[in-house]
Amino acid sequence: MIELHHLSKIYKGVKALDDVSFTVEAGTVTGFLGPNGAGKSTALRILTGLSRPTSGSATVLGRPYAELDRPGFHVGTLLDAGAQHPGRTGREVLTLGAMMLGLPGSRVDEVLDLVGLTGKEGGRAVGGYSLGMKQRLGIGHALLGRPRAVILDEPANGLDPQGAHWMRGLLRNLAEAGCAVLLSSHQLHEVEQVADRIVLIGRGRVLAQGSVAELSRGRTLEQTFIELTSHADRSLA
Ligand SMILES: Nc1ncnc2c1ncn2[C@@H]1O[C@H](COP(=O)(O)OP(=O)(O)OP(=O)(O)O)[C@@H](O)[C@H]1O
Repeated sequence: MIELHHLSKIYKGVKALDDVSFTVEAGTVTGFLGPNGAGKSTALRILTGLSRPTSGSATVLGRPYAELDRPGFHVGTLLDAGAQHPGRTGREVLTLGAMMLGLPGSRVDEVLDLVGLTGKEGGRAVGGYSLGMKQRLGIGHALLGRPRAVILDEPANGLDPQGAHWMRGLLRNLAEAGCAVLLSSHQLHEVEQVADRIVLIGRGRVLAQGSVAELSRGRTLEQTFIELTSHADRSLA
């Protein structure tokens, strides 16, 4: 389970998060949506121990990230698919990750297979990868330790239609295996198809949360998104 409890973050006068609370239950995919600057990355950075909250708490499987024993076995994260060393091959990136976790080399082959990077692609330098291939590698890296919680920032960005279809299947499989999946994205159509629940934030506040059906009420998620976020902008202007 992933839990944000009255989470606030203030950067030198900028209130990036304002009393944000929501839960991602085991066995579900939660889509985390909001306009540019809404506070999504700030929340994910706090959840993954890269930033400290001003107040409130963010926990994964009941603990702040920094207090997890060998976090790679509990939570898989993909915050920036472009962050890998360009001179390493995909296989080397995963091998290093596996070594850090004390996993055998066979897990690298399993993960390359899982994310659809064939032997030839796994042997190429990451600097020559397309964005979609970097996303696949980043997801593979996140899943090396078979974590029970997964936090992904825009994982479908750069994926072609076949890749996006594959991604939806992967996320559903993770949820069905009991994983808590938090998925931040601007791709509303993708989220609509894969998420069980949606959390919509704007200007650092939760504007709405619930199942896709509860939020949409017969409209598209995009219509709901635009209505709720523009309403919040008007009332805060
Ligand atoms: N390190 C920082 N210092 C100061 N302000 C920051 C910092 N990081 C983020 N902010 C501000 O916090 C607010 C939320 O930013 P954040 O990056 O979390 O939004 P986001 O929802 O992830 O946006 P996007 O969809 O564009 O990635 C913005 O006003 C941003 O300018």
